[in-house]
Amino acid sequence: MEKQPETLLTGRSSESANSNPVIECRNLWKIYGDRGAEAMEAIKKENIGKEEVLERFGGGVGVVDASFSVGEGEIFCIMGLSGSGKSTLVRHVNRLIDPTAGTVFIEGNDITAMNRAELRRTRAEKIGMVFQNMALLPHKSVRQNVAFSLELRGVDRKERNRIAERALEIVKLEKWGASYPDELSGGMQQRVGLARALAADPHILLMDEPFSALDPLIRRQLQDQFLELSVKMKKTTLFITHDLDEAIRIGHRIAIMKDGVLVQIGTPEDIVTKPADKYVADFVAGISRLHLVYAHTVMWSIGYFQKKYPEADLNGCPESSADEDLDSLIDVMVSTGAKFIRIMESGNCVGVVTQGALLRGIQGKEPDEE
Ligand SMILES: Nc1ncnc2c1ncn2[C@@H]1O[C@H](COP(=O)(O)OP(=O)(O)OP(=O)(O)O)[C@@H](O)[C@H]1O
Repeated sequence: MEKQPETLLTGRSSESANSNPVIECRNLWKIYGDRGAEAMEAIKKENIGKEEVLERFGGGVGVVDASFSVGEGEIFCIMGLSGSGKSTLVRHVNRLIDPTAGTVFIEGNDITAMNRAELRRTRAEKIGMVFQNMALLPHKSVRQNVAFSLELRGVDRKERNRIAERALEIVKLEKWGASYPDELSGGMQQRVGLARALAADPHILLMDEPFSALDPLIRRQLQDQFLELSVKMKKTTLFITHDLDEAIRIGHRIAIMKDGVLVQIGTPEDIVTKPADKYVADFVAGISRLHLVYAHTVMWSIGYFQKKYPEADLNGCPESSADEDLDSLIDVMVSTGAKFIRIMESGNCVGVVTQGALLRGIQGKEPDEE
């Protein structure tokens, strides 16, 4: 396991390049306060830490050298505890704040270099936002709330009502268009907020803790509904949450943030099976692996299996594919009573999941420890 970052410069975070990213942040830094640029210089020259930045320059460090990219249709979660810098990071993506250093590209265009008109157009046409407590306009109906951004853009009434109705259908609130926000529950209001963002048909959704204020059951329902519509609509989504379960449920990839640093970026399976440091390992310790870890992670290669068990006869053993999760592999073993499952790829056996490897996979241990 890697050592925890000790200084701001050793805390760099990065990932392998994503071809044609829709959102890309490169070496982004945010140091709050009037002397951010000076503090930046000192960090680069002297490699000073957070406390010294605050002491000498009076500014808090919000984001430290963050680099990541989000591909088309991807749901990218940024997960971290309160104060880790999630909101600061996401606010750079639509340039609600300017970075102290670094760049943000939206579909290849540098948003930090745009003039006001370009920025306004990019925000209106490309980016939709959903926050924790969506402030709906209380004196407008649900339909008028959803159509509001279109009204501001001068879309005529008939057309904007048609688009608003469609957006309400997507979030399953088509019967509530004529109601007023205070007649709706908190979960429904959040769905109106989502419909409002979708009405402008943005390529990108920025979602900052959209479901955090809701009861667990409603929250789960909204997560499922969001996943369903995300598959249909293929929006590129940056999703901020402080809840690891939510990140795992929603995210194609997750970035774990701590003290302004992206300490690990990976798929939910990567994060759970290969935590980058003790901080991430402690975070994921209680997470069930049953639906997160797949046969390719726990299986033995066929060569290793044959060396270890030269006498074993695999004929008649059940078959699975490498992307079956542990839960399905348990079902296969229990229903067939087999000791081994052959993992097949294009008609060939590429590996074997043994009972021991399966149990160790559930425990989070390496398969070849047997
Ligand atoms: N406007 C500001 N001026 C000075 N420091 C700020 C400002 N906004 C945030 N910070 C500091 O930046 C750091 C990151 O805060 P940020 O709000 O981005 O974290 P967060 O992970 O979104 O937290 P939360 O989940 O509580 O919203 C914190 O130390 C915070 O105090």
